[in-house]
Amino acid sequence: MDAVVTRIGSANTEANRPSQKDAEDAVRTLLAWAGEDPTREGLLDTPKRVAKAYKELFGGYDEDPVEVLGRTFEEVAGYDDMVLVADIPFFSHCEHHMVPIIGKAHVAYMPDGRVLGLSKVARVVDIFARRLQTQESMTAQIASAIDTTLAPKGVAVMIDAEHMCMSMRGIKKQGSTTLTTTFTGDFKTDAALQARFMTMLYGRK
Ligand SMILES: Nc1nc2c(ncn2[C@@H]2O[C@H](COP(=O)(O)OP(=O)(O)OP(=O)(O)O)[C@@H](O)[C@H]2O)c(=O)[nH]1
Ligand SMILES: [Zn+2]
Repeated sequence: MDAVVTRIGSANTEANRPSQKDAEDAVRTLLAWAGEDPTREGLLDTPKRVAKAYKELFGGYDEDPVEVLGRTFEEVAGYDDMVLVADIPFFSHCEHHMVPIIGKAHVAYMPDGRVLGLSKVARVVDIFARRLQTQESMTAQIASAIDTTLAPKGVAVMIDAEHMCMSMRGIKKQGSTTLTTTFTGDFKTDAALQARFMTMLYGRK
């Protein structure tokens, strides 16, 4: 699979990453810069907690979507129609401001013999969400990862998300959401299939 897709944004290998202490010092610097006293009791363990939280929130750099999508199934009694996993909630962070992007991903594919474990679709969303992102990149990366590893007849990904950098700061427009889509294969060339994806998505409740 294309290395750009799996490792995008992950320039730092384990070997040349700053240490835990470097990360904690950086948090102390930011606290002081914001006007806090990093030595007061309530903040003493904060750098350690922030580093631990970052490990979790940005854990996607250490995970490989190809590995997750590697296990596929063929025994589905001849099922060959669309599989749509809708409303996969995610938290990501925008690469411009490092504040949250909160949203839902909808992922569909047309099988070509093999299908994915349903949880794996959600796992792949999380892997890409737990990296610094633009919504456009994340949408394209999810589609590309499934397209390349499963080789289905087509993939459709839609992300509907609110960017906290637009809600909490800057233009301060709460509630505005951004929709992005990526279509590959049959979803790209077959307008009726693309329309069916939309109908299934929006007509289900
Ligand atoms: N296309 C795209 N833009 C994003 C995404 N997340 C954040 N942005 C935008 O990135 C832009 C960065 O613009 P800059 O002018 O460099 O930064 P800024 O001064 O903080 O901009 P404002 O948010 O307008 O205050 C802003 O317009 C953000 O809304 C994303 O996922 N996709
Ligand atoms: Zn932002």
